[in-house]
Amino acid sequence: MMRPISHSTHIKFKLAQKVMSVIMKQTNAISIIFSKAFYGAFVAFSFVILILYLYDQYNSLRYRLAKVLAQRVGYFRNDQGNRIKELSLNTRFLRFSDGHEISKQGAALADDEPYITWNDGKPEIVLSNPGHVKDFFSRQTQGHAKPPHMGMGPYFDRVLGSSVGVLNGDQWKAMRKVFDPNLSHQTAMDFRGTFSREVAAWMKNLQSQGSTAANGALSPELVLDASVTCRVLPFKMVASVLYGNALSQDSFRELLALNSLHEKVMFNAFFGKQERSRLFSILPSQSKSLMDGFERKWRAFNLEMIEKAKKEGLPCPVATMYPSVRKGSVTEKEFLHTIDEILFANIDVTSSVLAFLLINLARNSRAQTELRQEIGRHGSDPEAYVEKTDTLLEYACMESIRLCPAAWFSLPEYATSDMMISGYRIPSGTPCIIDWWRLNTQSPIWNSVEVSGTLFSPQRFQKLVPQDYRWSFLQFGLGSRKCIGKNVARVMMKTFLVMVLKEWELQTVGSAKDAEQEMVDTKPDRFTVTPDQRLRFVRI
Ligand code: HEM
Repeated sequence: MMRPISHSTHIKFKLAQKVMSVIMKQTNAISIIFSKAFYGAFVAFSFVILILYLYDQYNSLRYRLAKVLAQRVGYFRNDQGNRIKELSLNTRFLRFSDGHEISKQGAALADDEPYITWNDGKPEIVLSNPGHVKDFFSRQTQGHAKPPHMGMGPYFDRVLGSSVGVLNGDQWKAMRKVFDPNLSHQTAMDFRGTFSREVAAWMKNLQSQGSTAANGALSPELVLDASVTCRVLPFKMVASVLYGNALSQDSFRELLALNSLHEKVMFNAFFGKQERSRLFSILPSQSKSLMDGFERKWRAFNLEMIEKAKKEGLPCPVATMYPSVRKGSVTEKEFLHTIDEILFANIDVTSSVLAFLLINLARNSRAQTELRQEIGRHGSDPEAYVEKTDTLLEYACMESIRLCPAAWFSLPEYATSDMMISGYRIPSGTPCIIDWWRLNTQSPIWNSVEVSGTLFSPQRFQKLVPQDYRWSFLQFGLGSRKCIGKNVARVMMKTFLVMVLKEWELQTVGSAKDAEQEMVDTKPDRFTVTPDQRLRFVRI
């Protein structure tokens, strides 16, 4: 039998029903509001995506249209009305991964004339001989500037877009004023002792990589990949120049970890397809979180080093330069991007340059023997020897960079006035890049009856004065934008060579034995020209 519902239970039931209906009504209202808000947000988000997508498309269309219009009014043509040749390829990635191939295609297409190549949607002019280079950098061409983010897109912009190599005008001058004194010739010479210690430690470590004989004796020879072997050494040397005595073993380990992160970021910046899009750069993605992580850690690392140097009274150039940020002459972002450029972005350049030095000497045993003999003759005053500029040592460094440049093509630069290049009218603002290998090897100054431009022959510099190769040699930069680290690089290279050649004889391993062979194999996944070559180090 059912129990009758009591009055109080009935009231409770009614009350609960009321509460439930109020809750339901409110929930309904909330869900309507929520779904409307959600819908609104969705529409707004889609709209932003559409605008950004159209903006990306517009940018590439705009440049193509601008080029066609410019041609109509006589630009990109010579006096006879002939159009400049066009390599109808987007070489945005290929110039790094297959630069030598692109160089050959350009030569086949345009022979000795400048030509257009495409950097995503933008036309760029490729210069390849001393005449083009002179026309571009001569006084008639007024100001010069670097394009925003070097034409590499928004992802690159976040990592290096405010570095000294990308800045222009007063910002560039302010940054050079801060960094130049800390990278002067004298500073570089003062670091010679540190560099010697680092090379000595590196050589000791090399030995530990080689097999030891059963009796524990050191192995008389080692076989190593040149670019892998030379990777960390220049990084350590440049880090010492930047952080001075504040650089402990622990902080260097931190830098190495940051460098691994930076390598991934740089890979995305140079080779990432989506990373070129402004749209992609704001959406959550793996590469964005990599970048966010790197930015955060890089800033924290530098602030910690500055704080440590201050607290412990340690000489540390980065800490000495940092007040320029507080005074406002440079921004914190510019400062951090510039240290990044000097340290991380440069590791590929400097390590390849050291590796090529070893390879070129290994491939040319006569040059190696002569240089070793010269080193022997200067044993009593190594400092004076490194400082001298009329030595085989100096010429070997120059010759190696000439023959094996750090990149296949230089980074873009444009003139702020119209130019005539090899008779072609080029509008102001058009980025120009130099085919680095062709300029450095094919110019008539490098090719004589006795010696060709593709042969490693340091002695060729004995007969030349700098004026002779002013427009034929891209080493540390042409025009006003010169390498900020050229003094450090020179002392580093020379100290390295002197110490290595005293202890080891270098030989190539594998096929690249022919000294006249154009170029050793290179690794395609780097933005610099990175040799893919093993070497045999034979103890002297
Ligand atoms: C032997 C190795 C090196 C070579 C062949 C080299 C080559 C160059 C070249 C050709 C440029 C001019 C790029 C342009 O057209 O804008 C340049 C710029 C630069 N280099 Fe080097 N470099 C070397 C080592 C170094 C080192 C060791 C450092 C740092 C200590 C460094 C830091 C820079 C910076 C920051 C710039 C931009 C300068 C500016 O635009 O004001 N480089 N380098």
